[in-house]
Amino acid sequence: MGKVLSLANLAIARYISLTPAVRTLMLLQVVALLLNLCGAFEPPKTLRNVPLDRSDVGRTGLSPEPTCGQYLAPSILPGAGLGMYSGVEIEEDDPVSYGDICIPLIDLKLHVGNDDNDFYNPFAAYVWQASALGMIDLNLSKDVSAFCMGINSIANCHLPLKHAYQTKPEYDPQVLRHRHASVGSFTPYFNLTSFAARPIPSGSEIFKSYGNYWFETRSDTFGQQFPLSTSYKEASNLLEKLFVSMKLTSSLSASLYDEVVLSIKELLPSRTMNAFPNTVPHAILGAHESLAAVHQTLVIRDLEWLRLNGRCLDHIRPGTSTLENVGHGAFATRDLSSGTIVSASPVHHIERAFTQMYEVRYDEAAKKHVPDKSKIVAYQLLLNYCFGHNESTVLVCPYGNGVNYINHVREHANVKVRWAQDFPAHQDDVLHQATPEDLFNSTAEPKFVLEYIALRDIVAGEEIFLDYGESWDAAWNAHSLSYEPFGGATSAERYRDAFWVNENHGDMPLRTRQEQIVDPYPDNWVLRVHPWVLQHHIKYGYLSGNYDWQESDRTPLRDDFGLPCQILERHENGTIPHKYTILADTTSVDWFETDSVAISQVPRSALTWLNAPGTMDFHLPNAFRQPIGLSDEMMPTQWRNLLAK
Ligand SMILES: C[S@@+](CC[C@H](N)C(=O)[O-])C[C@H]1O[C@@H](n2cnc3c(N)ncnc32)[C@H](O)[C@@H]1O
Repeated sequence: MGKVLSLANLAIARYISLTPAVRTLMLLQVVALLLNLCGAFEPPKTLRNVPLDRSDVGRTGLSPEPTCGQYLAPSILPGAGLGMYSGVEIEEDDPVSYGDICIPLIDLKLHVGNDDNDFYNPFAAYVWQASALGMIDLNLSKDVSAFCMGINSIANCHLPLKHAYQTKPEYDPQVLRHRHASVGSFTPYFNLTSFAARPIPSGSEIFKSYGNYWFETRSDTFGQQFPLSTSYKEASNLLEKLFVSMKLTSSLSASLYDEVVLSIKELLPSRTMNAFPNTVPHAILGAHESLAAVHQTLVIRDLEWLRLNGRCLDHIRPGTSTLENVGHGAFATRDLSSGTIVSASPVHHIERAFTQMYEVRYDEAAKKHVPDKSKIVAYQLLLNYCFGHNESTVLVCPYGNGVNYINHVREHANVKVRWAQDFPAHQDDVLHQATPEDLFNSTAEPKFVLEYIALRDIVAGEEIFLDYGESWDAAWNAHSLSYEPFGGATSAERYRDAFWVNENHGDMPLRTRQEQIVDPYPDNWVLRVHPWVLQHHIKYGYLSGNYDWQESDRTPLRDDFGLPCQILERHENGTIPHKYTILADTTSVDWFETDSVAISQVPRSALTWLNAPGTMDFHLPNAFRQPIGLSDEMMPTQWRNLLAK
């Protein structure tokens, strides 16, 4: 409130020295400012949980064939690289894009970071918090980020204009454990669909919201005066007060507008000032409609320009692959003649070592996990989605729409990849000059773009296949011939996906600790009690409510996965589902004096199964890992840094 009062004093001092006309405006803006600063702003929108209508999958808000409904082209925002554009009008709440495929990046700080945890993570600006997307993996450090390739990696953020919101990716239960060599080699998370948060005109760049934090933590790039969401709200409220209440719509000259804006400049945070529109017509539109409407007019490109300068992104869509046991694949949305650019994707260039995962031990003295960097025990799943070459440490990882769904069949390949041609975002000179050291030492943005070219005519609905190359084929054949289920067939047979059980048998009565001695649950399950149960037990001495992990599904809340627990007693007093007495493990709760506590009358809905740390398929140490082959012709000579070794 002190801030408000000092602003008000300043306002009064200035007010006395001004002309009557400007004084009136000043008074209004100060009132508006006070209203603004005293009022509570809406909290940022959290992910909306809209049930996914399967009939929408494969249909974006995009155009009917044969017109392209979505483009990759240079962003309208200066310095923002490439962006995603809509080629058609999209109505509010219609799907904006085909569903993204998501890959968990696990414990990067541990495996790639050093003691100070300052390491360059090329994905940092592209990933989402995995648990917020329901990608729950109880790993060592809860450090899991979701790399969702497609709109979630390509679309830029423009705070006043949020076009799309996403739900959560679909989840494929893990059932291949004892059946197939491809277990753990592809992601279970797919079809993360985005929907229109507002109507999107054709030609518009599509923006997602990364949240204010993303900008606040990048002040080196954006400066301290970059407007945040609240700045736009403040500016918008002031404009409304000035223009709507005063009915100044057509009478205000550009010079008086400038004068008004200048006169209030000292009184408002500079972020708010920078959120004001530059012209009177935009100020009027902002006042009468919204600042989003103003910015919408500024982010539209001509469709013909997009067609000539962009690359179509909706020629392919995801679906269940026609190949068995390989998960999902990409399918043509329309007939594509031979030579068509089926899709284009920017790539992250990374060092192969970035995907290495090491043996980890717990250091009692340091009270943290530490990796032994001499012992590689696994590779990130990401490796399977990147392109690489046996003679190089460079990997290029595409993040375009749908391209990461493309599977391999040598003899039926209907697309090939090439470095983009006549596309300024692809820096061909850098490709042919930069050494691996140059690439890894620079923290610059993605520099290269891949194009996927139709090798023959492709008909709508056909699955798209790429030839991943000879090395990939050899690696897969060797892996599948020698594959044995991890831990032996019996152990693999006993594996059951905990998320699948929650989803399909969420109400099943739970066996007590005693009963489990003769009839145990699968080794990979851990039982968790809802985080609020302990707090309510302590605070009130009884429990109330259901403690649903989440309203619409049973995945846990964001990153609080509750407490491990055991069932001591099942109360079979006629109510179904039963209630339980549990023993909650409180060793991780600093403020709680004992290591465990018995809690009774716990409802079934407060208890959920999670997969034990490190037991999801993509953690399997014998899961297949091999990058897609970058052909000899595409491999820049100076990248072949393993040739002599
Ligand atoms: C770029 S991803 C392709 C999309 C993947 N099918 C999915 O559902 O996420 C590459 C991975 O797909 C699987 N894959 C693709 N083609 C395959 C094939 N012909 N045989 C076996 N696995 C294949 C392998 O796990 C490979 O590492």
